Amino acid sequence: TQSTRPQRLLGAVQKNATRGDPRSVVRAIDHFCRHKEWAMNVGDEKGCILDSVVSEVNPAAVLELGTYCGYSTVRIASLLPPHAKLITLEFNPDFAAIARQVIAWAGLEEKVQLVEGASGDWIPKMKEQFGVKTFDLVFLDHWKDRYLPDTKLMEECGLLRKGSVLLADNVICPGTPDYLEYVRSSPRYTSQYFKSHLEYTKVEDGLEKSVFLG
Ligand SMILES: CCCNc1ncnc2c1ncn2[C@@H]1O[C@H](/C=C/CNC(=O)c2cc(-c3ccc(F)cc3)cc(O)c2O)[C@@H](O)[C@H]1O
Ligand SMILES: [Mg+2]
Repeated sequence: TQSTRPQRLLGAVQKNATRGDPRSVVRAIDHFCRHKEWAMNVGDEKGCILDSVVSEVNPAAVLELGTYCGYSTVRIASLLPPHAKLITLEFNPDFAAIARQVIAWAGLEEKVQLVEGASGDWIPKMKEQFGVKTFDLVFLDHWKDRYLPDTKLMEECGLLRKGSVLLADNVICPGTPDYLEYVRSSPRYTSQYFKSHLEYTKVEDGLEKSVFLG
């Protein structure tokens, strides 16, 4: 039977990356996506911006919405301080299965909790299920029309505190117009746009960093 693109991406990791070396996993995926098959990872250019925000926030508790193959999961987790935790939500079981293997190849299982399910179902259960108080950093990279409803849900569930940082991928391409309007006009956020390019292309895209003011 035919393999899927995520399966071929995992194969490239297992062939070209060194077990336990997160940077080699990131490099292997970027090489595969640039030279073999495009895939919707945040990529190396926007990935550097992601890295700088993670390092600046130095978060103890991170939430990622939309794991896909685990590329940004590995980038973020590789920069976390000891005892910090990254919870990543993925509702497609096939993608979740691939992501688990990519995260394991990077040797980051201890820092990552991959939860298989939909953000709308799991965000309200974060406190009771995982003992989370609030998130220091949230990386939004799932369905673009879900960024705004899930942000409002995180507010309602008390998962954001004064200073929590939301970092959203694809605010230009494919675009998240309602989310962008919200975080840029709401008095409860200070927002900043980081201009970049759509992963592995010359098309404009960018990340929006929004700090919750409480
Ligand atoms: C119930 C749905 C909302 N809740 C959800 N909860 C948990 N996981 C969810 C999820 N939504 C989607 N997901 C998962 O996130 C991932 C979805 C990501 C969607 N991303 C994009 O569409 C995307 C698309 C592009 C793109 C850009 C240009 C282009 F020509 C083609 C594609 C680039 C990107 O960087 C992207 O992130 C999948 O793994 C999906 O299974
Ligand atoms: Mg994306």
